[in-house]
Amino acid sequence: MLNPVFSIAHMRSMMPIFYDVVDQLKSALTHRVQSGPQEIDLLGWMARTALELIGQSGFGYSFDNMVDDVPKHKYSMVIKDLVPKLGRLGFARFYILPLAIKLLPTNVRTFIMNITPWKNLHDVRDMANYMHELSVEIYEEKKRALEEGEESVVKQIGQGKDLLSIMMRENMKADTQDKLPEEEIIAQMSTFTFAAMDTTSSAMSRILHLLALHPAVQEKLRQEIIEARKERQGGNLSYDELVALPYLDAVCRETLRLYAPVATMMRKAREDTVVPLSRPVRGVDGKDVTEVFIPRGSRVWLSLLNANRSSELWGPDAMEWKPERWLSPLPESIMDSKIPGIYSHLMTFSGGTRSCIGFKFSQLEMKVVIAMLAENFKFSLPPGKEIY
Ligand code: HEM
Repeated sequence: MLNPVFSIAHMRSMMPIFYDVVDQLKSALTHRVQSGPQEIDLLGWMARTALELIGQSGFGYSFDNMVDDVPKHKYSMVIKDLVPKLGRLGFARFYILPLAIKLLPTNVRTFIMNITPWKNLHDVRDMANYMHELSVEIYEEKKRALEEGEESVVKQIGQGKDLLSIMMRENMKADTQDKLPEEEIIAQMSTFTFAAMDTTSSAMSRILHLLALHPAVQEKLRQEIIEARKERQGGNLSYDELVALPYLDAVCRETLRLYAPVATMMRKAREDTVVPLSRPVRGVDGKDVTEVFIPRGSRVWLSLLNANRSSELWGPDAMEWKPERWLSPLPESIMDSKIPGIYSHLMTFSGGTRSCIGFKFSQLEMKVVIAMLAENFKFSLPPGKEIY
């Protein structure tokens, strides 16, 4: 039921929301550089933009006025701190918490969590509770508008074109056996925000960093966008015009290849499995190993980053950031490879049934934001500071 939400038709219909948010970003940055070049924390602005974009186009909700120096909404702070706080739970988040969720009823789990004297655990609990409460509030507000009729829905932010409105309308029409329970839709809202925000904002920040390091690429990109806008007499590019810009596409693709925002992923083997190796490795006994036995229940860490950076597949320049590589045919080694990723022979958005369902959304977001920034601003690194 979620997949149609990310169809190209939906992406096209979301363009006005995307452009509204990006205009707000443009005003905020223009205001800050009106008296000359300034050192600006673009990582922070990219995080705010990504949250606002998923807020408005995902739920018809605004988290940030994109004016203040620091975002005021509690959600902005909570979502920023969630990953570091989860990190502090260490291995408990992979082993103890999933086990507790599987084995214990909610009330017992909550009781044990509340009496456990562990501040990090309590912080994560409070954050998760807050995110859930806000999702319920947004959901109830949308439900009320939908019950009142379309007139009420179009008066909301997003004018009823946001993903939540689309999902809720579809859910109302669906047969009983196909309907998603309310609590599942509400739970999906936090998943979406979490999955959409840090990933896309770190990809956009990385692009800006790379453009600052490679001024010639920055200028070439700027010219492509200026030309395209001229042909449009200065008007906003449509979805199809924007995604057809080859250099913008190459810059985004190459960044998502070399700097995949999700570097590793974990999977649990559901049955005993033998995984063949692409080439033999020498074991400690000196013998060649050609396959690895993975017993049922083992947790396996997969490196998406290394798959994207393999010099055997991408050639000897695999570790270099070269947008141009996407403007000519890719090496046969990668074309013939069986990389199972859903996007461009890359593992960036994973593969298979649990791959990223927001990858088209994120590409569009990156293109709308980077096109506006490259057209209107010049980026360089602050003098005397090294940024990695
Ligand atoms: C550059 C940006 C993004 C990257 C690199 C990325 C990457 C990924 C990866 C690797 C997964 C698989 C994770 C796993 O199975 O452990 C995933 C899942 C997911 N992504 Fe993305 N993502 C991005 C943007 C987005 C956006 C913008 C949305 C929503 C609008 C989104 C929604 C999701 C959801 C809902 C899942 C879970 C799918 C499932 O488990 O069935 N992602 N993403």
